[in-house]
Amino acid sequence: MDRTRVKICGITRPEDALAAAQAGADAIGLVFYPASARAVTIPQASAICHVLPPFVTVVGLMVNPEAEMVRKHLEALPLDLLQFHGDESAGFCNSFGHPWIKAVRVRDAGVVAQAEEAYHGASGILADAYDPDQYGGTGRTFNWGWLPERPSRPLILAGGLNAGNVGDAVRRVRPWAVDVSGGVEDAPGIKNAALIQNFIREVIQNHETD
Ligand SMILES: O=C(O)c1ccccc1N[C@@H]1O[C@H](COP(=O)(O)O)[C@@H](O)[C@H]1O
Repeated sequence: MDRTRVKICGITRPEDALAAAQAGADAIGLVFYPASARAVTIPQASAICHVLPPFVTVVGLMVNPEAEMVRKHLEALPLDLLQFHGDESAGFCNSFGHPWIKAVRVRDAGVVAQAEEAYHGASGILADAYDPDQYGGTGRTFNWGWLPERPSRPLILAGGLNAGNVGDAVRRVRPWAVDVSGGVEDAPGIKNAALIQNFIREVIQNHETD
């Protein structure tokens, strides 16, 4: 059955990872970007991965990391997928021999199509809001009309999603997946189980009404 996948990003606590899994999330995201309020260390990430039931994808989010940092995290943790959320080149993203997605900040109608061309090895393109001062986690939406109607590879929609707008997003954009961080939180890095459940329920209901 066709459905919209859900990633809950910026998990910092084992109990939040469990809440996401129990609510039906397909993936969780761990932020390895020291400047983020949601950043986790390798020991914290390890504790989160330890409680996670099988068949939930673990995504490691990095912003302009050194190659050595990427290797260190891949060696230490069971990361299924890397999410490059900065200005990384395609060559850099491909150099680890590990599946990855590329996040782009959408400021006009050409951005996602250009990324599809430029980032050939990516498993998918994540479209996030543009902010000149922040790489992500802005809590802001963007003009979904700037997204291609028929993306050439899986499109992950992010940026300011929450239970109140994700249904509309699913109906209008029909993305492969949606990604949320701030919209299911009480405070940065502190998830709210009820908000996660509401978010996933909205995704399912609105996909089904298509
Ligand atoms: O969450 C962060 O702090 C963060 C920092 C740097 C890059 C990306 C970050 N988060 C990702 O941004 C998108 C949108 O987040 P939000 O739902 O608008 O809060 C999502 O992929 C976050 O994981």
